Amino acid sequence: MSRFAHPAGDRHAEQLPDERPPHAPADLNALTPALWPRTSERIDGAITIGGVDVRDLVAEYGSPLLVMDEEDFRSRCRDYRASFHDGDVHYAGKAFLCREVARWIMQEGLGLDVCSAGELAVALSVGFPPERITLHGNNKSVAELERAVVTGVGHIVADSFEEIARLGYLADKHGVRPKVMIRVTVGVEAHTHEFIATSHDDQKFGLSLSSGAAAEAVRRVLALPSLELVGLHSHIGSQISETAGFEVAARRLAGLLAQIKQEHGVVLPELDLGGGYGIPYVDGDDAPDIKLIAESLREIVAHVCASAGLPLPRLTVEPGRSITGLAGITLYEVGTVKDVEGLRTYVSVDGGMSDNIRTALYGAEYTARLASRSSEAAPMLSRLVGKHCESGDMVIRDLYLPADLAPGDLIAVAGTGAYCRSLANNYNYLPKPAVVAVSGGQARVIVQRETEEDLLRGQL
Ligand SMILES: Cc1ncc(COP(=O)(O)O)c(C=O)c1O
Ligand SMILES: N[C@@H](CCCC[NH3+])C(=O)O
Repeated sequence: MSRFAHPAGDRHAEQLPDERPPHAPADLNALTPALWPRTSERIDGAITIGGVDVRDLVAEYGSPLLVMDEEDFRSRCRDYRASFHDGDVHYAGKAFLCREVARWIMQEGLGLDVCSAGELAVALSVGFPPERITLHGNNKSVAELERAVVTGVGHIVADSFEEIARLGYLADKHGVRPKVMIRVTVGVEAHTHEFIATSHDDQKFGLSLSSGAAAEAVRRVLALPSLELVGLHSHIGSQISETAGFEVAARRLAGLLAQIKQEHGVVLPELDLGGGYGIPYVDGDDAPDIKLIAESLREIVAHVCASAGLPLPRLTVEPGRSITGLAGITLYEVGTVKDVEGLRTYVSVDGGMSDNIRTALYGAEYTARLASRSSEAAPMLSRLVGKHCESGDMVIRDLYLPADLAPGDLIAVAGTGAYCRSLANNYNYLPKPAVVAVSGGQARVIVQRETEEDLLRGQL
């Protein structure tokens, strides 16, 4: 069962009488390997990551702090490349992108998905090869499309009829022939939170397969000689743990390839199957096995294409969360520990919904541990909350922490490498935390902590 099976809002409601908080873990110090960065361990009580003690990290760089395990990130890139050895892997930059991450992606031989001029600018600023970049978005501005066309971005995924016309015009204007894909809404009801499901008909992304809009988009692109239609794209949603949705999407997309051959006599060489592969956030979460997914998607597409007399198209996937999510942890310092008698203990930390809005937005769940020391104290039912002026400002709604927790202790929250920094905001004028990369016992800042000066910039 997905952690996001509940419609928006359910988890914001008062706890129902039959909804019990989770059981206390047997060991409050344990770091379940599937949930923590690959290099993390406890040494002399404190958590280390990339060979660096979290206490040293906070002493040097302050708190809150997003710590990225470079080896974890790079090894997941390599896992993907090995599983999709005959296809392409494009990292979805929206999950977390900065210049250094763009360099890691480039060095590991992956492509990159961007969905705005800003994301494109980050990639280009470090010399990312434009031909390995794909531009997405349901409402790309004409300026964004023009920049992509002029820069020679490898693929542009068309999301509407207007965009096809704009692309045709821009390609003529600049005398180039960009490679275009059509974003197809294949009609899969992905089992995830409704805010991050993207392939049922009733939403803003893509062109519907069932209504015939996708087939019409194909006709329109083929009618424009300045555009090169190379394939179809589908992305069914995010944080999906069951593999069936990906398989249905692949089958339907391959089916459309077959229809295109029948109607136009055209064989499109590429299929982009999107991202969305879930990761475990708490004990008991399922996560799809990437190697098995790669095999099953290849098999399904090969089968449909063979029956239609088509060669196997080149497959692309676009994972974001499943590359960067588990590589990151957030360190917070405990400020207050408030016992609300008979209910729970509120543990307030020095960040919150400005550096991680996912709990407030989706009812997301996370795992956290006392990080600066180990403790044998009894488990204490807690709510890990931020410092913002909202009751919904929770980092973790229900968790157990050791009863001897005190101000000044450091808490590590696992699985914050995706969609935390990229969704960060300055609510209550909190500066966004620094991002530090750790590897081989060394740490370095890859994104500086914002300052008050940054917060005041641009104001009269
Ligand atoms: C088009 C597209 N590709 C890839 C992704 C990456 O998704 P995830 O981070 O869940 O792998 C997204 C985000 O959901 C997306 O919209
Ligand atoms: N922001 C979402 C994922 C959105 C995926 C982008 N299409 C999350 O935190 O889970």
